[in-house]
Amino acid sequence: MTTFHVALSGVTKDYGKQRAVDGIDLNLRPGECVALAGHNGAGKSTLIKLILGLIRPSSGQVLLLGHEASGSAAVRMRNDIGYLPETVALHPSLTGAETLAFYARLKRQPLANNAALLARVGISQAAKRRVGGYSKGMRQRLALAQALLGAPKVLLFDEPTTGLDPASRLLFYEIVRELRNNGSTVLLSTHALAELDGHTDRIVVLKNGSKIADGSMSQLRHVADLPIRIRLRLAAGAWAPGALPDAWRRVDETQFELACSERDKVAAIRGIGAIGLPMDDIEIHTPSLDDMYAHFLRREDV
Ligand SMILES: Nc1ncnc2c1ncn2[C@@H]1O[C@H](COP(=O)(O)OP(=O)(O)OP(=O)(O)O)[C@@H](O)[C@H]1O
Repeated sequence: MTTFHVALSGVTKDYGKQRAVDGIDLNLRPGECVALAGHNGAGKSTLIKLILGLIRPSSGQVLLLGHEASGSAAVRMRNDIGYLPETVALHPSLTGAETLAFYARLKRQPLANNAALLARVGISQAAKRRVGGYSKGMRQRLALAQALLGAPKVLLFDEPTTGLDPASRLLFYEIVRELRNNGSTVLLSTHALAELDGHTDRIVVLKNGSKIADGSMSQLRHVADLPIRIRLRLAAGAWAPGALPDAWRRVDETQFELACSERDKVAAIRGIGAIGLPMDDIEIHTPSLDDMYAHFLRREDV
């Protein structure tokens, strides 16, 4: 019996001649949050639909909680799965509370927990208002509440933070942290890599249906080995030709920049200290997630 909540091996999905997912292996442990990153059409939604059992793989195997995701046993597991689709269709004439009650009945969950769930996603105040009058962020929060019904073991979120304001995004990642702490597995797809920092255990980068990177943020940083930039501001008039090693690029009268690898950073700073030039400031720019993401996608283009 597998210890993974989700296990994909050699999964390929073709839509006619279009290969949407190409030979993916992916294991998700209990309590793990994994982000699926990739450009439009990379195969993220298809992968999520395969895990949900909404579509079958053309080849390979998708196991959800130890059962074939598209098999009959999976139907019995529906209550253990929470799904937030990319586009949320909610009935405009129902109130928030009625909408959640509707989904709770579908999932055969007691209605007694609904008020707490609406409070958890921050829409208690609007629970009695019709969804037609909700903002995009409120609709997304309500859709999140339906995904959380029944404390699922596996949560699949398709671009959950698109269109959310920063406060709603923070709330979302707070809920993700609670889910992880309770042993649930969270898989979320996103274009917004920069907001993931610290919120996920792993990032899987997809390109044209294939996995091109898979690891923790620090592992991906290590593999990408992008240069960091050290920017130095010297006291006015302190610089003279030859005062700094050639590797330092002059930015303006007082500022200089060095691109170096992470492991050479400390030596570079010590070297500057040893020269003894009067410094006003020193800044270190580490590559952003978006820089790293661009690096992985570019690397595959070669
Ligand atoms: N039902 C379908 N029929 C035919 N082709 C499809 C179908 N669904 C997806 N595709 C194709 O499969 C590929 C992967 O699509 P998918 O929706 O999984 O990508 P995605 O990474 O979720 O993209 P986005 O970020 O735009 O949502 C695309 O080329 C898409 O056109």
